[in-house]
Amino acid sequence: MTGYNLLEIVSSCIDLAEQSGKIIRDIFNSGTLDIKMKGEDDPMTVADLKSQQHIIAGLRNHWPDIKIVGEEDCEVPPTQTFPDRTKLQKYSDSAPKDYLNMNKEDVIVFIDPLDATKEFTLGRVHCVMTLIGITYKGVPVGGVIYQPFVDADGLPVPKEQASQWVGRLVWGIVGIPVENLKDKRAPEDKGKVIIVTTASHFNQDIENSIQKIQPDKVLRTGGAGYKTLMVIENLADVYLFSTVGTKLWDIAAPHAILSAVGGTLTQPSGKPVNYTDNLSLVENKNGIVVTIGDHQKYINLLNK
Ligand SMILES: Nc1ncnc2c1ncn2[C@@H]1O[C@H](COP(=O)(O)OS(=O)(=O)O)[C@@H](OP(=O)(O)O)[C@H]1O
Ligand SMILES: [Mg+2]
Ligand SMILES: [Mg+2]
Ligand SMILES: [Mg+2]
Repeated sequence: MTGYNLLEIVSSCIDLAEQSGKIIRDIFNSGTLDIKMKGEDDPMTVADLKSQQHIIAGLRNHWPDIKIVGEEDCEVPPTQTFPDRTKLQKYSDSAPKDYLNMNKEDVIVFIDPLDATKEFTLGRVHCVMTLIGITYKGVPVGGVIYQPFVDADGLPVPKEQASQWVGRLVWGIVGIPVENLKDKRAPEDKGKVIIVTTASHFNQDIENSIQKIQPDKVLRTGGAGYKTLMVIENLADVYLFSTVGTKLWDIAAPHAILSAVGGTLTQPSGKPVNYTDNLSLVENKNGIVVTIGDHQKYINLLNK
């Protein structure tokens, strides 16, 4: 075989995301985040940097030429980390055959080394995640997310009980059932329409879009990955961010897992997102809409 094997890449990303989660926890516990502002309302910490460097160096040790789009602009010192490529071998017979020998030119790895940085700097760490998404021919096909600051069920744990931060991993490949997910909808919320949107980057565009849907409830929390996971686990019907702000690395990994469980992510117009390594096109300029149920119903409401 001359192409890339998605099972080997996702297996390696599982190792690297877990290791990055430990790096992020250790830096948070050290108390020295070394915050720099990349733009207005757009912080980066030393944890974002170290996490991305670790992931890219590990991937490069196995696949020196693989296309990678990472959020942070940084040098990557070499490491001796050779992540385990064999963890998912047992899916070789059940995985879509196309994904076992992917044309190299058509594969891109999107890395968000630390999603919800603003919340991280404010100590609201439950929504922090490492996100690694793999796209093939412009479509997310594999995703790995790791939550460093939760318990094994993905529940938030306050920093006073930091020893319970064991972390949680979720990985998905389109065509393979996703493990380790739950339907978390509370009984009293059954039948309600719940929207989740940003905690830190709210604006009038988002408010106007929410009004078009007339939900029963609006939740606000940090992180594109965390909000998409809330939709995946049925804590919300719609993740709405109908404005510029998120980038392809924020959504590639959770989008792959969402697709694997039958959910949908598009632009608010209903048009698909095109995953590209052209850096002038990495912004989701028109925003995103993420659903687990009747996607078209919400697109119609947003565009009436
Ligand atoms: N206005 C604006 N400016 C810069 N960046 C923005 C903006 N809105 C959303 N984002 C990006 O979307 C990611 C999730 O944003 P959220 O608002 O949900 O969360 S958070 O504020 O970062 O906690 C978050 O990803 P990370 O940078 O990985 O934290 C932000 O990059
Ligand atoms: Mg950022
Ligand atoms: Mg992000
Ligand atoms: Mg980030």
